[in-house]
Amino acid sequence: MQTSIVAYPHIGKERELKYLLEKYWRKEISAATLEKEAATLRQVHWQNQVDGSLDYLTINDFSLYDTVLDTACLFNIIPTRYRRLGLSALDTYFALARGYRDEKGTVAPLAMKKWFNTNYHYIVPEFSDDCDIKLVSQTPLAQYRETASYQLKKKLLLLGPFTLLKLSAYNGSKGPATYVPALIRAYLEFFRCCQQEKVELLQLDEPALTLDLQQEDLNLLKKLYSELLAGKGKLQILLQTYFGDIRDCYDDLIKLDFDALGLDFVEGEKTLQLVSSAPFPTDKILFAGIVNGRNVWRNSYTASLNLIKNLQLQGINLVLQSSCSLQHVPYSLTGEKNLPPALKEKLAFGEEKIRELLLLKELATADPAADSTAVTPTVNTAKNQVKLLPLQTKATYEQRAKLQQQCLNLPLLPTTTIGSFPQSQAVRQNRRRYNKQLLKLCDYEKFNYAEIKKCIRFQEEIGLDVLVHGEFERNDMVEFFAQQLSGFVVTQNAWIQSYGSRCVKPPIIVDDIKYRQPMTVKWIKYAQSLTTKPVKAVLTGPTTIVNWSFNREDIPAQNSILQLAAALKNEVAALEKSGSKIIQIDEPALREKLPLRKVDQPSYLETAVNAFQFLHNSCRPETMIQTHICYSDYTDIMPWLDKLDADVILLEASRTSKSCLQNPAFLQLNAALSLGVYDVHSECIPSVAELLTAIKQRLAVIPAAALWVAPDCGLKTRTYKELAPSLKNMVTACRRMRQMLPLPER
Ligand code: MET
Ligand SMILES: [Zn+2]
Repeated sequence: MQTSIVAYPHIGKERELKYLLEKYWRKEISAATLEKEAATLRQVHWQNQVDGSLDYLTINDFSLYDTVLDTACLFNIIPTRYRRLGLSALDTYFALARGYRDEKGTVAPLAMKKWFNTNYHYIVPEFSDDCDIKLVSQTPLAQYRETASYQLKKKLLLLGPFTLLKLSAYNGSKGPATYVPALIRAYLEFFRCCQQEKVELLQLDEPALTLDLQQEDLNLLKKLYSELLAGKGKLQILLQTYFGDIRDCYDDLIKLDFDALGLDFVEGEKTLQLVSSAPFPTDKILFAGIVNGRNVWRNSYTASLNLIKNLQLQGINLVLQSSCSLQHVPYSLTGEKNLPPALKEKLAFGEEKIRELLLLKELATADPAADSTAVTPTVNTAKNQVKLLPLQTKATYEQRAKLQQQCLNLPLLPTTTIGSFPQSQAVRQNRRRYNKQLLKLCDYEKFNYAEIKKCIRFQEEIGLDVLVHGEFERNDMVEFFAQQLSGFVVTQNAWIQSYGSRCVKPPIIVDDIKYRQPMTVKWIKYAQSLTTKPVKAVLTGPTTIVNWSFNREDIPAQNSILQLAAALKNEVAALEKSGSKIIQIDEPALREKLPLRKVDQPSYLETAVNAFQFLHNSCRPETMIQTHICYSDYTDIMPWLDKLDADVILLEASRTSKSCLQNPAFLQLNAALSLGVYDVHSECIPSVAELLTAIKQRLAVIPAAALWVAPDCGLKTRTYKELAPSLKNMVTACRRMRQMLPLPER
């Protein structure tokens, strides 16, 4: 029996890669330095795998931005507009990922999407008519060579063709099928190079096989792999799946000529059943994912050992593995100095998970009489209090809209923002100094109050209709709330990559969630005291807080969502009591953890909607409830967005949901709506003309009485210098539009 991981995280234990990339992008280091330092980081990661006594070393899991993009570049899937810039291969790569505006031209980045139901974002490759698919790089093999001195078994990782085709965009006149022959040729060429390089095992990652597959998908899968496997020669191939079971294709796959198959026993509800009902071929190796790669709790050894025994009894040749790449968990518990020891004992981050694999191997191969209880971790013993959420009936949207208009008296096409304002160095330093106890509470707050005042004056000058306080007290929209509710712990260093150089630090849910005291009220109350315009209170919603935290394993995440809704109800009540007339409950992560299989989706969505409605229903009908969702493909959950029954839904519309404008479902939404009029992640300042066009486009699908005008998302990554002209232009465009519209009957 051996051990392996699907992939090792590449951002670095101290986020080394993040800092390197950002230095390169700021032109502070050369390409050569970047490449050299990246190679050093790879060596560190390999050495950690050696030190962890894994039997396999994984190669080419490293990426300077994203491995899906790496695969697209490997096979020359690069749209002409990027080639035309005439940049180096490295800079073309970054132009695809981040866009480019410099002396050689201007080009927007490729789309970015959530990687299955994780909070990692991949770059969406774009196939176009003139795309000439062929193997054009030797990077994976060069990395293979970098491991020459390591003595353990080696596997080289590459994204498989099925998942590549499923996750890409097709912008020309041709669909995926057209590209299959060329793609097969390119992969076969890669196989040939692998053989030349004496690659021991090629791991083809095919997570898309855990999705619901239709007959045409199965046909595509069979076509790809019957041809690829026929041409593999002596190359050994591991087909690796994760994020669920492969119930739709398991029977087909075990008949194919793979040398090994990687299956997920953690999230794959039916994996064990599949393996037992159609016996796993004894001439293949099973890479069994039994250590959870997506959560931070220690493995339950008793259950794992039973599973291992079960598989061994079937005569299966086993490699024990993580259930997916370790990039979804933090590096190591050694970075956590403040966690209570009793909790630390129950946790396992990346390095600890590698040790767990070794331990499981030792226990599974040890004398069966040996006592294994000594290492059985205590399971989480938190209670599981779920408050059932009673749904009171509330006034209808139309009735509420009337009441709200009477109290708010807003103009047609009201303008607003999504909540956060620039998090300048000074704002971040203020928080940091306070956290390090270098600053007294009163001084910390004084700074924030001053910042709020500046922000309110700024918004008044610009002429926005609904103002916000700016969120200066929040380091992060989830951690801020987690720190103040009970049931969470926040970590010091548990970073995971979100996209490119960006990382997030999810809190850990360790117990039942309870409300302690008001979290946002004093800031919002102060902001409102400075202006006669309405200031909306902005909160993070229950589903988003849970989805952007590490969840308990002893209760379903849905129970935590309901607990949070019950807790946040107190905050909403406190806000109403202190005079808030508009409350925005952000749910940007609502779509993220949508189960991958259709059968599992309604139950998840019902909980998310139920939790939101519960908060909503606890408010008076005069209180306007807004919500904000962004950077996810919400067009297919539109009926559920409607069920939120929010008064105003503010959606991002520039990066992931351009198609929104063509979606007739909007006309049926029983809520006022904003489809972000400009991209907040771009440095470009939108002109009045551009913004006017954007507003007109929206008016073509949304009635004027129901349209709000706002940017795509929060403004925390921008500077006031950029914001002033952007928001001013937005208000100007909106005012011009108002003049062109017939007066509403009100
Ligand atoms: C990722 S959604 C962000 C919403 C939050 N209110 C902000 O403005 O930053
Ligand atoms: Zn957002």
